[in-house]
Amino acid sequence: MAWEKSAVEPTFRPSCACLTPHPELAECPTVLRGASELRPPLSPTLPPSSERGEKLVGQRFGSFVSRRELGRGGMGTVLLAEHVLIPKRVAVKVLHRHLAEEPELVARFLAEARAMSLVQHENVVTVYDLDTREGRPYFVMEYLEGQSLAAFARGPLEPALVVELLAQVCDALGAAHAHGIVHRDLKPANVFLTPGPNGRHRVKLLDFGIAKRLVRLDGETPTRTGVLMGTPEFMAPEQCGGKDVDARTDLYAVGVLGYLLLTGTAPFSGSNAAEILVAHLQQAPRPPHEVRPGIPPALSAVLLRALAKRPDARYATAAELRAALEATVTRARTPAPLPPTVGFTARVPVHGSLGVREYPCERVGRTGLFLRTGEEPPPLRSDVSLLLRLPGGELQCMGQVVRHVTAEQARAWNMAPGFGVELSDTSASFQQLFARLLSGEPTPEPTPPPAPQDDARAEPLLREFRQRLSGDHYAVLGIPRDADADKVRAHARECRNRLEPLISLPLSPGQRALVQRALSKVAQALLVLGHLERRVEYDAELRNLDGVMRCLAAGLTVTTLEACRQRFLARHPEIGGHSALHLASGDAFRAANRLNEALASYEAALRVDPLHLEALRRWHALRVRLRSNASPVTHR
Ligand SMILES: Nc1ncnc2c1ncn2[C@@H]1O[C@H](COP(=O)(O)OP(=O)(O)OP(=O)(O)O)[C@@H](O)[C@H]1O
Repeated sequence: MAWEKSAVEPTFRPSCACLTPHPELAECPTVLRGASELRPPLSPTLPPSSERGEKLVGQRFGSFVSRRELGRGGMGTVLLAEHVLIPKRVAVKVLHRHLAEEPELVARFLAEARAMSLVQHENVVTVYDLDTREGRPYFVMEYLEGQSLAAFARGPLEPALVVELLAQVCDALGAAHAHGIVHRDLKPANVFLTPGPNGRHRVKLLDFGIAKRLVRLDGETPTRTGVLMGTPEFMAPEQCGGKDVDARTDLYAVGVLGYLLLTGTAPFSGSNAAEILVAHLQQAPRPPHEVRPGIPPALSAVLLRALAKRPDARYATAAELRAALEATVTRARTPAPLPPTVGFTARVPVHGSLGVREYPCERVGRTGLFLRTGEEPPPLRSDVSLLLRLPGGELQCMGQVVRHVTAEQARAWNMAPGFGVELSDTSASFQQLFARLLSGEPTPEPTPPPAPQDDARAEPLLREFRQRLSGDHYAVLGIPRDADADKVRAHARECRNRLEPLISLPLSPGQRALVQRALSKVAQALLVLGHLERRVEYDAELRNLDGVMRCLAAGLTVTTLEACRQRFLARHPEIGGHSALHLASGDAFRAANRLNEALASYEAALRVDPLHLEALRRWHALRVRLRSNASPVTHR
């Protein structure tokens, strides 16, 4: 299969590829800027041989030491690394040395890390940190065990499996699109498969190296104009023609991916990039079910709509495409008559409080539950304890929240909103008990507790951390929001010293998962709050002005603050430039000696633009003045 071609980035001058004479080149739909004159682009290349032998293994990257090389791409080397203190493995991607001298490629590398860290989703690889080592940027991300879809799919796959994988790809893309990010390079090599629940695959989308944010404050496009980026087999017509891309460009690539996985061939191929690009612009794809009989025609129709030449003829959103894909297998699978679904409820303690909520519930597969609610569900990946109220009696068990279905998704998929839980106990005895109680058969003896039981010695500390983990990094470390760096480090150390001894206790699976999660959250909190630049950006997101002032007092330079501010504003194009107005009205109030109103106006300016140095200075000075006015004068 011809899908492993690396991304090409040809630089085009206008020329026509349809071989028909035109009075106006620009009017031809096949116009490809400079397809005939590909000059060597400023593009990722494999490192020169001198660099290939360099020793990155054994080196320190922040709190991690690299253990072995996982692979090399055009932009960087990916290493498996371990935390020096806690048992945590990560992948570190280091930009190739020869590319670290190209500002444009450095910017693209950083943009990749930022795009991935913005899109926090279970189907997108998680980025933990971004830093520089010896002048070379690197980012630290979740280590994935498994293989890429390119390695996994060596021939056509079964339709049900293809739909299951594409549905997760759609979820990942939907999350990216919700942040205004278009991936633009979806292909099997960028879809990683990790082991998921029940022996299924969990998709993790990788490589946002050429992802594009649709809106930027400064109005600049993040990639150079006149440059086509992507992998020819997967590029939508608008991408081939160098026109504007949007979320639907990625949905076209999902269509290509589905086509390839089902039939074993991409819809369009050719002997060079230009031929393939012209085919995307001009040729109709052969319906997949004609290429390979056995593919449901309904599924074939969904892929053909995703592959429509005009974006507005495709599905409008990733959620819509996902729903359409899933409908094709549900229809094919639906047995007649349907077995009646048994209704029951699940009582779940409300996250971060002492209350309990009862949800209508249904079983999904052997070890999953879906709990219906229109209200905010418990956080993704949080451990929940459940009391299932089944027709035959009650069953106490543990689970982890693995999916949220928002009201919008629920409408698109024609289901109820709510959240999915993966049960922790997958043993045969638990399954039997569940089935018996579900069928209304009472238990002969009192419901046995899940084994092994919670360890009572660990509970007080875990209860405390359960509460802390629902808060921000400051809450996790148990420190005030204006804590100084020494306090941050001391509390992180103390948290670790208290949590680590629990590992040697005979904990229940739920407790063990919680200890691991707490240790990893503590490490994350330290990574962010223990570093001035990262902390100030985090404080800006929290609108924690005391934290921002603390960073300035600790030596954060004005230049760095301004760089952080620009990044903050780029992440929040929606907030506009109202800060100047509030600042001016603060000055006016101050001139009129209406100091409390002046303070409120400065605070309003900082709510919009929390890293605005001048607003911070005026707000801080006025607050100090008002506080000293308010404090009683002491006479000796
Ligand atoms: N988080 C991760 N965990 C495990 N392996 C990873 C991870 N990220 C990347 N890899 C593996 O490392 C190798 C190189 O990845 P990389 O993303 O650099 O490759 P690429 O797709 O060729 O990238 P590029 O777009 O930079 O050319 C691949 O084999 C990839 O599967």
